[in-house]
Amino acid sequence: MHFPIKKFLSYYRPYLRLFLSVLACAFIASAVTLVIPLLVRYITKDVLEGDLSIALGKVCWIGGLMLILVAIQNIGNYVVDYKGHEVGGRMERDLRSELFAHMQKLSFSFYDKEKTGQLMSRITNDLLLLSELYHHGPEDYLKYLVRFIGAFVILFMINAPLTLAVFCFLPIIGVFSLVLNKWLNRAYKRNKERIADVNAQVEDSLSGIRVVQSFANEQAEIRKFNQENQRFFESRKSTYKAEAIYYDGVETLIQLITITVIVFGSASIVHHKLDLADLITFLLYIGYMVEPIQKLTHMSTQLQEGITGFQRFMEIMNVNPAIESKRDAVKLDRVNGEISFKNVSFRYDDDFAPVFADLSLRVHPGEYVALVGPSGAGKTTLCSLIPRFYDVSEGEVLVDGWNVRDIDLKSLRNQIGIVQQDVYLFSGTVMDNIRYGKPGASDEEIVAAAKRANAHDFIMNLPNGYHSEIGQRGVRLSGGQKQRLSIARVFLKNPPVLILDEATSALDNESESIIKDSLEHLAKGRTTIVIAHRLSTIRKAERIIVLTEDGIVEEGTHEALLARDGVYAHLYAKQFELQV
Ligand SMILES: Nc1ncnc2c1ncn2[C@@H]1O[C@H](COP(=O)(O)OP(=O)(O)OP(=O)(O)O)[C@@H](O)[C@H]1O
Repeated sequence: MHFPIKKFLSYYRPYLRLFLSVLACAFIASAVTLVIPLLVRYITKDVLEGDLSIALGKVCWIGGLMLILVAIQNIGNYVVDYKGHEVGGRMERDLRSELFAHMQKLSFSFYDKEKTGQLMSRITNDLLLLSELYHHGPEDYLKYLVRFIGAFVILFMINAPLTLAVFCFLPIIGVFSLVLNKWLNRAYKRNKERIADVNAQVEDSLSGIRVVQSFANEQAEIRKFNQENQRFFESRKSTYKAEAIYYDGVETLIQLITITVIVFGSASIVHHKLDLADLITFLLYIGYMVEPIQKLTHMSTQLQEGITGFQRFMEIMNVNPAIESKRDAVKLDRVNGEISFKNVSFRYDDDFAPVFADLSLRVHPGEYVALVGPSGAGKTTLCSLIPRFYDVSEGEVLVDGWNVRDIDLKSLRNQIGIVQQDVYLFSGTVMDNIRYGKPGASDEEIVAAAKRANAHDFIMNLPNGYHSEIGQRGVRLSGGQKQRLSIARVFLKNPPVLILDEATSALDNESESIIKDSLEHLAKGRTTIVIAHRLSTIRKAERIIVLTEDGIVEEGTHEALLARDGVYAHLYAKQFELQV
């Protein structure tokens, strides 16, 4: 994949000054490091071999100078280690926020295709490596380049032939590192895949823990987990092998260079071409030349991981939300609640067959309409076109005469309240969850909404009343209680249009009657579309619309449809038989 370098660099912009200061510190610290062996050389060569009566004084001066240099070097390194990481961390935070904000805007059609676990890993793991790339990359390259060039020039000036002899070893270290890095790269990638498998296994097993325990399948789950865990360990084991060969191999090569310098250097001393001080200086500088080669090749692995992370980040950032407000979209205050479908056709994807074609329907403001039909006929789909969770393939959906495509998305969705069978509650308190319907609502408004939803009494019986934690996804509440909280949420939102999607079908008779009562209360004065399977619950609807795979086939009141003896009467008779 092409690497979007301009976009990549743009994240430095807010922190450019801090980043350049860190780079300057990295440069100064590396340059200072180069000076210290030169001072050692000066002591051994000029001071100790000169007039010894003044040597002690000079050594003290040089010792003092060394202390200052070491202080500068370490302060510089401290800034690089601390502030450098901070710059990387800030950029990582920015990217993470941007990605999360972008994901919030992506449409239902995107989430229909993606796996949540994988998206989570893009937002967490993938970006962790990016912060390293952002600050380690430039700082380390600068640091090692300064050291390498500095050491090479100094050594060359001291003794060119010996420097070139050392230089001959460098390509060997380079090639060795490159080959081993490829191996390591593959090993690291495999580790990631294996740990992702372990994660997937943990997620699957723990989110389904209630099913696992109800089938008493704990041992089978442990076995599956141990298999993945063992595969991860095997992969780690081969990484340890590659790392040991790599680090010890490079160490061996460095020792070979040191031995070469000692042997050739000593021979040069015998032939009066080098003195002892130069040999010591050489030995001190060897690491400066070799370390950059070793580090830079090894770093390339880390950088590669960061680059892959950025590419994966951009893959999501490049997905445009399928549904967005137009630039000149109208903002509606409060609609009357007239809803029209005009010759609407819809398919989820080009690969799928249309759910319905050329469908027209008009719901009057304040009308109570029930949508019935066989499973899979498209009742939920039809309702999801009103808040524009999906766009129609052909035709138009109108709210108060406005095409939903022309309405500002937030103002459109503010007009519509949805109560679903599968209630989603967030972890937090009862209060937080009801307030979700109207952020900023006062506590009194929340209590009033809960009362209207028949939820107040059960809430007051919870250990901390409205401040009780409900657990992840509301696990500490019963189905009926969750449903009532979701109704309270919609009471608080107070929208003019209501969609009730099989809101009572999973409840027992008592909960059902409480919730039916709350819903009837909620529906008053609002345009309401109820999707219902249990036909007994919608007998009182002003109009019943029967949707089958052939589109809308019948509509009318319960009595009129029974008298017609068509699809509705057939469905009704079937349910009645089942109940008897
Ligand atoms: N996100 C989706 N992506 C692709 N196809 C979908 C999606 N959601 C639903 N469908 C398909 O669209 C058709 C209509 O589904 P829909 O859920 O609207 O039916 P329904 O009448 O509400 O059914 P039920 O009464 O069983 O809930 C079905 O064939 C279903 O498989």
